[in-house]
Amino acid sequence: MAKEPKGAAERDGRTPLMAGNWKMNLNHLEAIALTQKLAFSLDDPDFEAVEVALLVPFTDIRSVQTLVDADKMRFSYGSQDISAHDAGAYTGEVSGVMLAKLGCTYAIVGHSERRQYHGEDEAVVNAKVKAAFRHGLRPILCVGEGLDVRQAGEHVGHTLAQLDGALDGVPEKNAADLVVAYEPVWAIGTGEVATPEDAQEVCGAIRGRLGELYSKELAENVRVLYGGSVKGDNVAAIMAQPDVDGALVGGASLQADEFVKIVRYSKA
Ligand SMILES: O=C[C@H](O)COP(=O)(O)O
Repeated sequence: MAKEPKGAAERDGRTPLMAGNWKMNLNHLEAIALTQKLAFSLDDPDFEAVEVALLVPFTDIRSVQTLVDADKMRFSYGSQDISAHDAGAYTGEVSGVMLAKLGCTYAIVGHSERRQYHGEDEAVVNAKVKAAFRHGLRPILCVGEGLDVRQAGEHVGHTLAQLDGALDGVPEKNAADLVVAYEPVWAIGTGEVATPEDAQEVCGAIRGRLGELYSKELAENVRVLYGGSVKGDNVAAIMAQPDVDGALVGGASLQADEFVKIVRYSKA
């Protein structure tokens, strides 16, 4: 018998995570304005139902930290990248030591834009995952296939190979704090959202592989997100899938009203 789709409350105890990846948008003053607008728009019941994370440019993190601390805002926040190194002669890089000091909970690792524009391969992604864990940060590990791989029908194998590579040598006690984001590259910023069934197929396979790599218990607790053209009007159908625990949201996270709709997906 087919597995019934579950709502947030029945998601095997995994709190849904809606994470806004602002990418290279918003200076620190604009970041303050958007953070305040979101805080004003969201209420305690929203934060009780869903974890809301802001993944902001490095130059915005201190401003977000100051607001969150001063006004006791209920956002988690973090970076969009992390250096594989902890300190030293690595011009332009930002270490996990620095991010932890800024109160970050999360660091995105292996986003397809880093893989594509900065040549990050599996070894680099693996080193960055380990760097995050060394400093108590939770990596949001991005995996997903390009259009050619999807058209060849190899999307599941490709994505699981990325997962295997990123987690090579990562012990279970760390992997328990992982978040995985399945982002088909062909759906990022294109308006071409994967169908809920497409998202479920790969998110379910990711959870299955986590069970093989670690344990069933770990796999049932790790959150697997979908990312790629998520908007207020398509998020509910994606979230109805049993193995999708949230969304990594790009463009729509820059508009307060749209991101609030995404956070409130269960009330649509
Ligand atoms: O990290 C977020 C993803 O790249 C999705 O971006 P998008 O929502 O603009 O398609």
